[in-house]
Amino acid sequence: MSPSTTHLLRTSQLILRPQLLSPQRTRAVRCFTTSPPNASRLRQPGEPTGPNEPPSHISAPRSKSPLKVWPIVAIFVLGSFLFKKIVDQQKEQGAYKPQGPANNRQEVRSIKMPAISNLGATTRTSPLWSPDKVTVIFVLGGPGAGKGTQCAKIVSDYGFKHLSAGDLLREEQDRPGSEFGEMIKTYIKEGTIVPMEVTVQLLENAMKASIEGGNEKGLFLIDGFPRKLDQAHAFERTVVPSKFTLFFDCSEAVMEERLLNRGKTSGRADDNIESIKKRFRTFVETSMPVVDEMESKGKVVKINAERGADDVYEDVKKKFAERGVDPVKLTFVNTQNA
Ligand SMILES: Nc1ncnc2c1ncn2[C@@H]1O[C@H](COP(=O)(O)OP(=O)(O)OP(=O)(O)O)[C@@H](O)[C@H]1O
Ligand SMILES: O=c1ccn([C@@H]2O[C@H](COP(=O)(O)O)[C@@H](O)[C@H]2O)c(=O)[nH]1
Repeated sequence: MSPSTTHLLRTSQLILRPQLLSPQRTRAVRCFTTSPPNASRLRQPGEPTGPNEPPSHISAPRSKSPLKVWPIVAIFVLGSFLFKKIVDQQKEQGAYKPQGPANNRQEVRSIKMPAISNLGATTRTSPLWSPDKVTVIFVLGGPGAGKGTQCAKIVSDYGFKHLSAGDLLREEQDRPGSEFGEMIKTYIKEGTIVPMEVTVQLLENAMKASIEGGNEKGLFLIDGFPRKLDQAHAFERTVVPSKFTLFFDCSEAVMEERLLNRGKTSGRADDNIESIKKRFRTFVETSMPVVDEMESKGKVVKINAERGADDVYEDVKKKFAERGVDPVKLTFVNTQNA
């Protein structure tokens, strides 16, 4: 029995001890429990209740019927147990606060949320890396603006490691045994933003692996991130401050056409008109404030993304040069005379 149960038992026994009841009530209890049905006269106060009982003024008898106490004790114990269970359950669910457009919240809430608050990256108080050692360029733009297409070109000329937040989330979603898989799946289908603890942790893990695997210069293009202000703040506070944000500006009509085209072969669960509309809305409501904040700090490089992919890339190279980002110098080794 737990200490709290013992305490409850003691408390309820104390409350029910006859000497603590009102005199009127005490008398009624005694009469009911001790008087034989054929008693010829009423007992006098203090008179022993039976041949083996002491007079009541010598010591107060405990309730003679434990059956009367136990149901109350049992209700107390059961009640406390149920109350504790409900509180624990609410605590577990309360660690997570669903976000995103109101019309998506109902569905997102119905999923059991894993204990994402246990993820460590976003709890640090200072950045893991200095911007002198690790260079991060965020790549933003609406869905289908051409971020991935441009990142592939930049990687081959500039030696950056390309990390797509969406790809990392899809990978985690498909990883057997992932406690976040179901949650990520719903967010992606609804076009809403996965809680930043998960995404920042995935990015940090991928960056560490890349640096350990030979990306000694620590050059990263982080594509499709940060999609929300809390992500931007958490990443820059705990991982590394970004150099700037490359923003691909494109109209919804053009992006929609591109995405529907891509949807014919991509196999992505969100390349359909319903998800595309939701993603557009999330982009305007949630991601544009990130671009606006970065712009207010002079950290946005804006590119018109409505032209052909090669023309867009020419602009990227020009703007990179203006920001002091140079292509990697390829060294050709003559192997003929070696
Ligand atoms: N400048 C362009 N002109 C025409 N088509 C393009 C251009 N850039 C990319 N595309 C095509 O548009 C589609 C979306 O491009 P991409 O995957 O690069 O966009 P994204 O911004 O990374 O999208 P998402 O955010 O959904 O991942 C692809 O099919 C791609 O081939
Ligand atoms: O930081 C992020 C990035 C992405 N998501 C979710 O993934 C999908 C797909 O992202 P793409 O960049 O288009 O591949 C996006 O709609 C979000 O649902 C995210 O939650 N957080």
